[in-house]
Amino acid sequence: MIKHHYKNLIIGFGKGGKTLAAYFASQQEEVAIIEKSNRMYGGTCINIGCIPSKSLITNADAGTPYKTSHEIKENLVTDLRKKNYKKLADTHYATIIDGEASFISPKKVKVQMAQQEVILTADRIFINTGASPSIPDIKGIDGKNIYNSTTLMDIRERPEHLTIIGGGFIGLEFADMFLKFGSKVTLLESAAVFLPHEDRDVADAIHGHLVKNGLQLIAEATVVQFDTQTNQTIVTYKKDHLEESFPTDAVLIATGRTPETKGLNLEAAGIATDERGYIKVNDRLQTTAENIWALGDVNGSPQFTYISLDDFRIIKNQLSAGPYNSTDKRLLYPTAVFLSLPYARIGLNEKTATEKGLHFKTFRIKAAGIPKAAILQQKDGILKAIVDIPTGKILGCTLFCAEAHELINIVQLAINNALSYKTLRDNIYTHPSMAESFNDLFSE
Ligand SMILES: Cc1cc2nc3c(=O)[nH]c(=O)nc-3n(C[C@H](O)[C@H](O)[C@H](O)COP(=O)(O)OP(=O)(O)OC[C@H]3O[C@@H](n4cnc5c(N)ncnc54)[C@H](O)[C@@H]3O)c2cc1C
Ligand SMILES: NC(=O)c1ccc[n+]([C@@H]2O[C@H](COP(=O)([O-])OP(=O)(O)OC[C@H]3O[C@@H](n4cnc5c(N)ncnc54)[C@H](O)[C@@H]3O)[C@@H](O)[C@H]2O)c1
Repeated sequence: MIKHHYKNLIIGFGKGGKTLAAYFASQQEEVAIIEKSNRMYGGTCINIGCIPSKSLITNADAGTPYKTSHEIKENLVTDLRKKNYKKLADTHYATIIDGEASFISPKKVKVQMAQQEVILTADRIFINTGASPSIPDIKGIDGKNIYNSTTLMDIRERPEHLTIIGGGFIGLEFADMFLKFGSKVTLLESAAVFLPHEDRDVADAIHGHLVKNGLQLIAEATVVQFDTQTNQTIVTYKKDHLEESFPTDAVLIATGRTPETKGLNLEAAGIATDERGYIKVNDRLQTTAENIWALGDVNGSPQFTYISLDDFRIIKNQLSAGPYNSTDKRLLYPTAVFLSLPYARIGLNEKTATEKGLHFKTFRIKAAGIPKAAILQQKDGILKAIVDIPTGKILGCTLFCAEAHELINIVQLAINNALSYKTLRDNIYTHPSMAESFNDLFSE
C-alpha cells in the first residue's frame, strides 16, 4: 500500500538507488523507490547496459550464434530483473512504486502511475534517474533502421552490415561484438584521431586489432544524413570536404548519454542543473535543494555502475556519520572497454604525465612475450605503466591484453595503497597467468 509520506524517497531504481533502498530497509528505516518502467527494475546496468552487453560479448567470443546469444541474454536479464525487484519487494520497510516521478515542490513529488496519480511527501529525497542515449541532430535520424544501444540489443536478427556512429565505449564494444557475430561493421567517428586520449602506441595497437578483425573505421567524419529506404539506410557523411554515401542494414547511434532529468520538473524543487543538464551536486552529492541528493549518472559523475555504487557509499556514510562521506575522498578507479582483447586504464598515461610536466619513467612490454597470452592465443596487445621517478609510485597503467579488465584491479590496489612499482615487480604470481606479466612489465 502506498502511503502519502515517507522518511526516504528514491526516484529511479538504478544501482545507487536500489542499494540505498536496501540499506535503509536493513536499518529498518522506511523507504519508497519510484521506477517508471517495469522493464527497468535494477536500472540500466542489468537491463540495458553492462550485463546484457557483456552477455552478448561473452557469447560472441565463444562463437555462439547471434540468435542463441540473444536468447541467453534475454533470460539472464529477465532473471536479474526479477531478483532485483524481489530483493526490495520482500523487505518489510521498502515500497516499490511503479510510476514516473516529478517534483511539485522540494518535499513534494507527483507520481504518474498507470491508473492514477499520487502525491507523496518525504523528509529526504534521492534522485537516481540515470541517463539515456543522446541523439545528435542529423537529418533522417528517426528512420526505421536506426537504433541506440537499448533498441539494438532488442533485435533478434543480426544485421549483415551495421554502421556505428561514435567510437567511444559503446561504439567500440558493439563494433567488436558484431564483428565476432559475423556482421560487417563500419564505424564513423567525428574526432580527428582514434582514441584521442590514449598514447598513440596504445591507440594504434587497438586500432590495428579491430581492423584485423574486419572493422572499417572512418575518423573525422561528419554524418550528414540518413535516408531510410525499405530495408536499408543510405548513410551520407562528409570527410575532408567530400561527401560519400553507402548503404547499410542498421545504424547504431553511440554518441554519448544525456542525463534523465527532462520529466523531473527540477525547477519546482529549486534543483539546479549545469549547462549539460546534469544535476549540480557538491562533494557530498547534495543538490541545491535541502535534503535532496543526486547519485549516479544523473549527477554528471563518470558513467559507470561502480561510480553509482560509490555514490551510494558516500551518502550512506553521511547518513551514518561514517568517514567516507565526500567525493573528495574517492581514490583512483579503473575503466575497462570489453573488446575481444580488453583494454583497461587507470591514472595517467604518457600523454597526460608529460602534459603535467612530471618526472616519470615508462615501462612497456608487448603481450606477445607473456606465456599465458600465447596459451590463450591472444598475443596481440601492449602493457604500459607510468612510474614517478622520485618516489617509485605508479602513476598510471594502460593494459591492452587478455584479462586486462581483471589485471587493472591489481594495479589499482597498488596505486591506491601507494605501493612502489617494485612490489608488483617482485611479487610471486600464479603461473601461467596474465598477472605474472607484472614481473616483466616493471623490470628495468
Ligand atoms: C550499453 C551500455 C553498456 C554499459 N556497460 C557498462 C560497463 O560495462 N561497466 C560499467 O561500469 N558501466 C557500464 N555502463 C554504464 C552504466 O550502465 C551506468 O553508468 C549505470 O547503470 C548508471 O546507473 P544509475 O545508478 O545512474 O542509474 P540507472 O541504472 O540508469 O537507473 C535509473 C533508473 O531511473 C528510472 N527513471 C528515470 N527517470 C525516472 C522518473 N522520472 N521517475 C521514475 N523513474 C525514473 C529509469 O527507468 C532507470 O531504471 C553501460 C551503459 C550502457 C548503456
Ligand atoms: N565498459 C564500460 O565501462 C562501458 C561500456 C559502455 C558504456 N559505458 C558508459 O556509457 C557512456 C556512454 O557511452 P558512449 O559510447 O555512448 O559515449 P562516449 O562518450 O564513450 O563516446 C561517444 C563517442 O561518440 C563520438 N561522437 C559524438 N558525436 C558524434 C557524431 N555526431 N558523429 C560521430 N561521432 C560522434 C565522440 O567523439 C565519442 O568518441 C560511456 O561514457 C561510459 O561511461 C561504459
